[in-house]
Amino acid sequence: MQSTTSTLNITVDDLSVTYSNARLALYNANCTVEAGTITGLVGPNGSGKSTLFKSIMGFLQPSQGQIRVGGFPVQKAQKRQLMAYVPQADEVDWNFPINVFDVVMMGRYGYMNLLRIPSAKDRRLVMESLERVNMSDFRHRQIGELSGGQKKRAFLARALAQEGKVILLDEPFTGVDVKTEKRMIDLLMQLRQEGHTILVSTHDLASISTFCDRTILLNQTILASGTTAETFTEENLAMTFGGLPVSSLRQKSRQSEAEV
Ligand SMILES: Nc1ncnc2c1ncn2[C@@H]1O[C@H](COP(=O)(O)OP(=O)(O)OP(=O)(O)O)[C@@H](O)[C@H]1O
Repeated sequence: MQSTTSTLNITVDDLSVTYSNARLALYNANCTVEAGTITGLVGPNGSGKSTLFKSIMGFLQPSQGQIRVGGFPVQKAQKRQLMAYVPQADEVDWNFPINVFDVVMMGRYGYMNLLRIPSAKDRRLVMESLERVNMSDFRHRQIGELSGGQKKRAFLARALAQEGKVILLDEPFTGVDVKTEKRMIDLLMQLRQEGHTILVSTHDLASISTFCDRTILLNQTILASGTTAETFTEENLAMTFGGLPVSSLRQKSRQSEAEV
């Protein structure tokens, strides 16, 4: 078992997830997110990326298989505050009357008692996290009054305040301008340097090879996973976005050749 002070990996072992409407969102998924890496999670709409994030966070109960974070089952990893999560924008109630400072303070709740009275350390970490994403000046704003990019940065600050060794980001660059995306990527690279393990889903395929050490390709199951150089290939992308695995297509054509 890994220690909580070192970098942590995520192991996904034969994971299947079925929603209550009987929709099978993921089946027999196997992969490892290596400790201390930035790993890109790539797949088309509806391929199961958010489902995988929510399973790693312990928000969804798998119908089969298991996930471990730093060697711990997800519920134990949650209790130890090992993971921090930046959700997709549409999963947040932007009308909820709360300002940016208090959203980021939510990242500290797991360290507080039931009365949730922030300590000096909690306040300091919230301010530092806001500073890191360049959002200090917006701390008194209601979250609903932020732009798309500012909302993403506020939630990234919440994840930083939580001090999770593993950071999961579900499409953090959607609706973000090029300059802000570049700044966020720089910050992710700093966090990797500081020993965080980062799993990030994105539809911005052009940026993957600029900052992801490793890539996981997903379409209801893991189709390929490994270093970005080996995995993020045209062939693999065609398989992920276009339908059947190239290998199975080859196998099929060999079969039909044999049948002729
Ligand atoms: N709460 C739910 N109840 C039932 N089915 C769901 C639910 N959430 C997602 N699904 C289905 O599970 C599958 C995977 O969805 P998921 O949101 O994980 O995909 P995604 O890769 O994150 O998609 P996108 O790129 O569009 O965000 C889809 O077919 C989706 O319709």
